[in-house]
Amino acid sequence: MTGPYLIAGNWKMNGLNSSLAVLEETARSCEHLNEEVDVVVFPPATLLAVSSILLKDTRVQLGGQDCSSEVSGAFTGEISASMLKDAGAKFVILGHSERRQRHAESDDLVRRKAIQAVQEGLKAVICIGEIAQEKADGKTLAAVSDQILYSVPRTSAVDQIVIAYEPKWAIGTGVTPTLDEIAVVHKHIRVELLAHWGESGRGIRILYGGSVKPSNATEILAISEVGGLLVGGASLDAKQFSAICEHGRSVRAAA
Ligand SMILES: O=C(CO)COP(=O)(O)O
Repeated sequence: MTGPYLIAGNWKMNGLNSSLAVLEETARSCEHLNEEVDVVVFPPATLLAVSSILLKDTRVQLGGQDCSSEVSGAFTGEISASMLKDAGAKFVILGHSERRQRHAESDDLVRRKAIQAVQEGLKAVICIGEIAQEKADGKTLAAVSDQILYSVPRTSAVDQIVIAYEPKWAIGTGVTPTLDEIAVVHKHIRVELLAHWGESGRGIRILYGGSVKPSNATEILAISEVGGLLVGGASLDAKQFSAICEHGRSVRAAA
């Protein structure tokens, strides 16, 4: 797809005030990027507000790693979409496989969270992807279709929806699908988006995530329906993350 790549760094449950230097270095290294790449980092919620001051007037945008499906009220420990926005977030990750698995988040809950996020003007990065058993059973495409059907709200605000394809078995393992496998799944996701949204489904960005490193970023980004990357471990290292962003710039510039 055309338009800038979205290179996203999910810090997961990592990051203290002492880690803000990583953000500053990332912002410095991304200064030269222009319309080829959009960069967003998802630090823990505790660092959002201070990060937003730090990243003001830089190329690096911010996102939260989750939000509540509720607007406000007696939901101890939860963070609403409006709180994320208030702290400086423009994006939010929803339905990450770690939350689907460890916190038993259902497709329906993810969909309701995404509705809140979109209503607050955030871009919802909705994660989908098969688990190892589904892959072994040849059910990857069916799993992905179901997640699109049940966890992505049918909003007309397609520019606020981003899909991240992250096969669970590829996360943090150093193992990735083959380039052909990524291409097949991304193409399938596009077909599903077109089926549900019509032509406007073409504008929904589809990211790949799972063991992305500087060494494999270029070849993954070159796959036609890959609109960016969701990076975990490598985003904690400013040099690796900015190298991935730089690969995005080169691939786009060469296209
Ligand atoms: O889960 C991920 C990003 O959301 C991917 O994590 P890794 O890049 O560490 O495999």
